[in-house]
Amino acid sequence: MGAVSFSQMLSSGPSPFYSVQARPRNLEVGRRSYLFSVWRRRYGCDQLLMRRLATGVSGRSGEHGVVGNPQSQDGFSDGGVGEEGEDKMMTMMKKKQSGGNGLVMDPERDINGSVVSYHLIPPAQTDGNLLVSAPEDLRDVEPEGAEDVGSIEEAKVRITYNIIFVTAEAAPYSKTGGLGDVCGSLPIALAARGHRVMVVCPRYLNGTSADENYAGAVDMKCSTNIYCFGDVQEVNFFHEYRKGVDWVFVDHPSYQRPGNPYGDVYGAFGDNQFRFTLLCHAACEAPLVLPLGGFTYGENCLFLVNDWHASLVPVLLASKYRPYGVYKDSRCILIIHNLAHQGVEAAATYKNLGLPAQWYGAVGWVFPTWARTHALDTGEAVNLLKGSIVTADRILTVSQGYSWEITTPEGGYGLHELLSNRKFVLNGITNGIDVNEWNPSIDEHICSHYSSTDLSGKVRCKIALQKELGLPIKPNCPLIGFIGRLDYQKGIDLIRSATPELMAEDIQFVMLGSGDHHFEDWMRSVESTYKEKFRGWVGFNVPISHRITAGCDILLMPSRFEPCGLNQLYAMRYGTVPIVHSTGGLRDTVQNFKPYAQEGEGEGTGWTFSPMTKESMLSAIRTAIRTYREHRASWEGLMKRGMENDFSWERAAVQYEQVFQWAFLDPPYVK
Ligand SMILES: Nc1ncnc2c1ncn2[C@@H]1O[C@H](COP(=O)(O)OP(=O)(O)O[C@H]2O[C@H](CO)[C@@H](O)[C@H](O)[C@H]2O)[C@@H](O)[C@H]1O
Repeated sequence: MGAVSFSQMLSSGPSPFYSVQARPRNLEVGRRSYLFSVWRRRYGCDQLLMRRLATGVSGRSGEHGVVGNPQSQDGFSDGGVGEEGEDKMMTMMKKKQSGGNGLVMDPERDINGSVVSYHLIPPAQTDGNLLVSAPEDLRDVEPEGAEDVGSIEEAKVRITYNIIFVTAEAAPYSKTGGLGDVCGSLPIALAARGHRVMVVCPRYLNGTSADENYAGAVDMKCSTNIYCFGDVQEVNFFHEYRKGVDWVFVDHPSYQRPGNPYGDVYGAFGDNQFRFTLLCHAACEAPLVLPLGGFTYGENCLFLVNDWHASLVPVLLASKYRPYGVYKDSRCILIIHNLAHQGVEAAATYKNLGLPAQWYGAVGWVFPTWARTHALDTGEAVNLLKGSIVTADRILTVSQGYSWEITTPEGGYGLHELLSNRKFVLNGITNGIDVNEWNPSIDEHICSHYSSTDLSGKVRCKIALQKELGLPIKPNCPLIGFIGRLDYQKGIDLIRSATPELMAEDIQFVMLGSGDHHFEDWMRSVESTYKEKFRGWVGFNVPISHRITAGCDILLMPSRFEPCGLNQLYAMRYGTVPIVHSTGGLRDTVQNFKPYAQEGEGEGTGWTFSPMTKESMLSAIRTAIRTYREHRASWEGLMKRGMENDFSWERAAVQYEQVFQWAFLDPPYVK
């Protein structure tokens, strides 16, 4: 099935105006057919009907639903339903629902008069958090498909959203760092809380076993034409429904090549602007054209766009869709995981982005004089992240500390003034972690399991790691680890400058990372110099990252800046004490050790050092080593406090919901 894309309509249709009327009719039929099937199959069976209502299924996607898992995998194949059928259905539903508690169904019609949704009108009062109590007769209904519905009495009706994540990577399908982790976990946490969630990312095929990650995704046979870079590009969509989330993969030849999502051994791909422009266009079409589980997400949705790769989305919404009446009630939140990467290219590439000419100002960017390369360089460029900062409804970063840092000249990478101007809609929410994947009591990658109440398995993990790395087996020697991209952000240069002093200590040190070739070569050379003490593992290897996290005593993170940081969270969960530079999310999540607090019991979960100098880092490491050797009880306290922290996505998801509500309280920022 070749769906009609919005771009296609604009380019082929005689009218420059786009309205709901112009939407592909087959989608409306799909919705109606779906609604009618629900009624026909389930009406008369109170439990099932109520369950359907409680799961928030409505014909018009994008409306606020009620808590539960709204995704249906039922394959409804009936034909369409006429107006008469709809009205009958509504009357009967009203009859069923309206007694006593005042719950009624309110139909919403599109401009053709077709019923596109039924609103529940709850009788209850809303409180400040926009939560309403479930009507009595919904309370004993278990939401269909919900993984954890809690006790019957606790069931709540909560406002839910149709959420579209747009991202360059999402684990386990694709991951080069923390962005993949977050976009692989947060959608699942939000879906578990009743939201309808779609993640749109590229379908990367690089000819390795990683291609198997997409084995469960089926071709939706729903190609869409995208107009950009002076041509028409056909993209396809693949889909997998997993853990309550619609994982949608954009398929295009430019995502099929050796290497990682951004580059290969020769460096970053030269056409990344093209590849992620395609992603953004495709992501804007996906909610309109993909009948997932029988019906589309629709246009009243909430886009969560991650980093520069997805930053064109709010600009497209404002410039290409809203002027024609589409996505008028949608909202878009930009999530900044790393401000250092902004998607900057020459100004001449603007014409390739598929934006109207008069919107240049949204993404146009001028480098300050000092950053220009020669006297004739005007400094003009297009900056996709900047485009998102000035058009998104709200902006989020992945920790509170970082949300402040990016408004300063030191942390703003040239965008601090723009970000300061929007600080009223700028918030920080600390990332969570996947507490099932990262759980030392069940982790499939480690040889011995342990927990905060029984730490005995940790030393076995340490011995196993020493064996695996070919280091001398020394259970009492402090083993320090580093995991991460080898680049300037992560402070590798600080480790490099401190290596001679570090190697003079009675310690072992293991580094896992890939990135800058100079640092990779440096790791290899240190390993050959300090064979008894140092191991450098060049590459990207998830199982070994688990074993290092479990087997080490200390994790070192001297990041120059760190929007949140996940490895220190994983480390704490594994009883591995973090030593971090006091910046961004590292400062927010690691509490500096105070040995005499709590009447001598001690307080804190690690060490935070500042300023970012070799001396200050070495001093923190030496203090940690002394504590490890000479104060075992204090060390155990540090481990246990870290392990008992709540880093779950559940906690973060609740905070995200608050920001979603704020986004919908305000009108769209760019109408
Ligand atoms: N060689 C290797 N082998 C195996 N696994 C490896 C690896 N190198 C890195 N990883 C893994 O990649 C992830 C890195 O996450 P981080 O949050 O620490 O940094 P990153 O800078 O990529 O993320 C950005 O986005 C995240 C998410 O918001 C922010 O936390 C962070 O501050 C920001 O810089 C971790 O899961 C880590 O284990």
